[in-house]
Amino acid sequence: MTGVTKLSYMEALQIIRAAARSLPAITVPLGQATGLVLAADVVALNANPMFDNSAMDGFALRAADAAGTRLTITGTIAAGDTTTPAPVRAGEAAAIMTGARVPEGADTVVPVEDTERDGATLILKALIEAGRHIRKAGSDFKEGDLLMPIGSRLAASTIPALAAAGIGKVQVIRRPVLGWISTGRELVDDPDAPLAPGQIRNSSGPYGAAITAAFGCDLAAQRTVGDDGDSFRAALEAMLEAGIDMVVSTGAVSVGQFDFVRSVLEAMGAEILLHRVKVRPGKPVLFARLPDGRPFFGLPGNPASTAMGFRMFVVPYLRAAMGLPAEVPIVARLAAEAAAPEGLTVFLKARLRLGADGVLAATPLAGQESYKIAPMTRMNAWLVHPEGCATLAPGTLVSCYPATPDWLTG
Ligand SMILES: Nc1nc2c(c(=O)[nH]1)N[C@H]1C(S)=C(S)[C@@H](COP(=O)(O)OP(=O)(O)OC[C@H]3O[C@@H](n4cnc5c(N)ncnc54)[C@H](O)[C@@H]3O)O[C@H]1N2
Ligand code: MOO
Repeated sequence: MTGVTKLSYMEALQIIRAAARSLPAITVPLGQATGLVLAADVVALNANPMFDNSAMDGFALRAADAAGTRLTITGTIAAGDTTTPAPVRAGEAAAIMTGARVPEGADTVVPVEDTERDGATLILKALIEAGRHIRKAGSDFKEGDLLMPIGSRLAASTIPALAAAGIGKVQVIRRPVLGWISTGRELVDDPDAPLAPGQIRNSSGPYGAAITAAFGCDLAAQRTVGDDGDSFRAALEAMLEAGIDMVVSTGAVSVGQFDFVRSVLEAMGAEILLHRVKVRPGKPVLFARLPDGRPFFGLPGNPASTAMGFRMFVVPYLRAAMGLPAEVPIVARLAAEAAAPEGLTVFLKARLRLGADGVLAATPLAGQESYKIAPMTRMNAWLVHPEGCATLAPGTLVSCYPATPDWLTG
């Protein structure tokens, strides 16, 4: 690939997803697997419930013993009792607690509220029905049932079923390990250091640490380098040597005299898979395959362009590398007119909120320029203004991508 390209955002995404290298599978304890993607089907090692048990504190008895009958209470069965409870015969009832094993012979549980007790005699106050308040063995899932297929993402809510099924470890796609290089001699990393004229704080470096963590990546190395290709190359080679999966850099990808990222990559023998996409912000974004096949993203330096570049280019790559399908956007109703230049896919800093009618409304925020980051303190989504339409009227349905991960988008 050479020169200036006119790739659309969709074409760029296709290139990125097609180039994604699958990350390896590892086995981890269930407690460490939240947020990760399964690399193998998870099959229940035991049923749930394991045995017929009571859903109520009450009495286990035979439904044929109709209401009004006086029954003999034979004993008490508690959850966790390991000895087999004595069978219940006609005219008998066993006190039973929630979760306790239902004794043989009993076919129903009568809640304690529907009974009266007179010493060892039980009086039933209500009509009773066979099967009531008994949680049958295997009625949630059976041993051997497929609980979660390969490719599913483990959330906190998925853990109880797996833990109940005897799953102590799971095979998952390992977290991506990233390196992050900030370029720019104007950047100061130390938040306490005074700024000399011409210097600015490195705002995208801390963003890199925050956003990679939010997307479940390990940021194994982070460096800031000046505006010379040699320092950049040295930092990049050190990260590759240290075994990271991919490198993200910020700045030095445009057409300035100090924009060396592309030329260094080419000198290293990397294949530039895309450079410049018809998007705003983030137009100068670069994606390359390093000589050993590892991916490299060069995100534009303006801070909002860096944020957009990570969210809309790097995250799709990470999803593909983790075996996840392309992300499905959230659809919201535009709350105010949105204008953007034609011929570009424009990603607008936006705020999503639930309208009074219960429908999600998306408001583009003031301050869309790519150096403006104050609106990012209020944004919770990137709103897509599609290529090929100048103005979107209020009420138009628009696609939005949560600024940080959202399980709704899969
Ligand atoms: N003649 C042209 N100039 C520019 C073009 C163009 O097409 N023709 N594109 C503009 C666009 S769009 C963008 S985006 C920027 C991207 O340029 P670079 O990726 O080369 O970024 P830099 O020049 O290094 O920096 C741009 C800007 O961002 C500030 N910056 C950089 N890194 C950080 C950081 N870690 N924290 C805070 N701020 C950062 C930097 O100081 C610059 O102000 O190029 C335009 N120019
Ligand atoms: O792409 Mo730049 O990010 O428009 O400022």
